[in-house]
Amino acid sequence: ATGGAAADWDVIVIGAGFAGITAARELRARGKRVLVLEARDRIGGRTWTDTYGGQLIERGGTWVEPTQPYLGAELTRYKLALEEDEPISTTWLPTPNGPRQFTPEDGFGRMGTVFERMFDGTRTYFEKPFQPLYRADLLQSLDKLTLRDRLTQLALTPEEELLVNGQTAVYAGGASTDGAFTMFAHWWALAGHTNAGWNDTMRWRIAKGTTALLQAMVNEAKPTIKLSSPVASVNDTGTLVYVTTTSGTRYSATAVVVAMPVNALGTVKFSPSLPPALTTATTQGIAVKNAVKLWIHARKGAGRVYGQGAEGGSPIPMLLPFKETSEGMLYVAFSTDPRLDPTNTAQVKKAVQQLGVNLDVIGVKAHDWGRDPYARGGWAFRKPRQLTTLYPEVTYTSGRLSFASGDIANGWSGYIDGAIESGLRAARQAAGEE
Ligand SMILES: Cc1cc2nc3c(=O)[nH]c(=O)nc-3n(C[C@H](O)[C@H](O)[C@H](O)COP(=O)(O)OP(=O)(O)OC[C@H]3O[C@@H](n4cnc5c(N)ncnc54)[C@H](O)[C@@H]3O)c2cc1C
Repeated sequence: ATGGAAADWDVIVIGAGFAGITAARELRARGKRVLVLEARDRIGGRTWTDTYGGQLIERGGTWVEPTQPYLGAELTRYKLALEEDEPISTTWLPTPNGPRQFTPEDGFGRMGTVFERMFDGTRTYFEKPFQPLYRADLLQSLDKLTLRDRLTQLALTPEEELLVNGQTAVYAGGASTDGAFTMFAHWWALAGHTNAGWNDTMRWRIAKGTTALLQAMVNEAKPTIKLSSPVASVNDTGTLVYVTTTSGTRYSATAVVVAMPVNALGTVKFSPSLPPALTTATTQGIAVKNAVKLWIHARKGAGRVYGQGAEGGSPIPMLLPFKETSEGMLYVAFSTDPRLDPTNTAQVKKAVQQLGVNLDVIGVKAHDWGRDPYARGGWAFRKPRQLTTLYPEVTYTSGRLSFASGDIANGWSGYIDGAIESGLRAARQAAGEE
């Protein structure tokens, strides 16, 4: 479907995150003339390698698992090493009597016992995790459940409930009532249906940062990338597609890969309008609306401590140790509570204290992905019924447009792996191969 005489480009890719950069590389490999239009002044989107306290940090997506197939293939291709997080020395978990210290083995083991019950059956209903609707017959009813519904079904003791509801709430964007049970169950299935597999998804980082992988892809394919070029409209005439930026510059191509976050699709005027599944997806949102990632720099003292809160408790329900700095120690934390002001050091310190952890805070660096105009959300976490009502249509082409995003992967949605998977698929579609 390429080769239109009047087109400036064979393919325009909108968005330079992992999905867009993957699609651009694949299309360059097929000899296409590719233009990438990116709204921000950097590539990477919801991944963003930065520095703090003299260390490389990731403001967005970080952890990768070498068994994630699409990501794993890229690591091999570019010979990029992984670095393992140093071990946690102690965990603080909520109990009915307040936060309590456990050894990591004991704490994560107890949590795992509850998760194993929660996700019992995934081998059947997510038999083929990369074909998420393979057992659509079984998923129809399961996909109606919120994470809260599933916790209720399990009739957990108060102790058991408190071990996991902080995690279910934070992944779902703040409340276990918001997220689909099948979303977490799908991740569990992708991770090999075991607690050990699931824990491994939070262990490894690309040693040189996520940017190193993106840069390797760009260096190989050399697509033309225009930064600070937010797209305002996409007009598919049937023979050509016109893409116009907010500054009024218009480009034409024979095909377009829309590699924006699903939550941000509504900010662009598409004519003809987006297909129904994507209109619903962007209206409802797939990525969680509240997602603040914080980097807390604290003086030495608390050590390599992990802290987890209860649902509805601390506005910072998850704290993990990262690395020592010359002045102290860096911690990573997540908040899905819009009431938290992450720039207010005293508030951050108090929120962490509610987990049982005392940090002598030097400073905080945070990014609010929900309020970021080019993300409008954090990681993907589907709502009830989204899997069974929006898939597979969200992955289909519409005229000369194909859609890539970690929000609509068949496998690891909400992960870098999913973004790469979707970019590969959208490139094949744009090249007319499927
Ligand atoms: C806080 C946080 C933690 C995460 N943790 C992990 C993790 O540990 N491991 C993991 O694998 N994944 C993690 N993820 C998820 C992962 O980061 C995403 O799934 C992945 O980066 C999505 O890539 P993408 O290319 O689909 O979207 P994006 O990276 O969002 O790329 C989309 C691009 O489109 C651009 N854009 C938007 N609007 C326009 C416009 N109008 N015109 C032009 N360009 C536009 C954006 O600026 C952006 O660059 C995390 C995400 C967040 C937010």
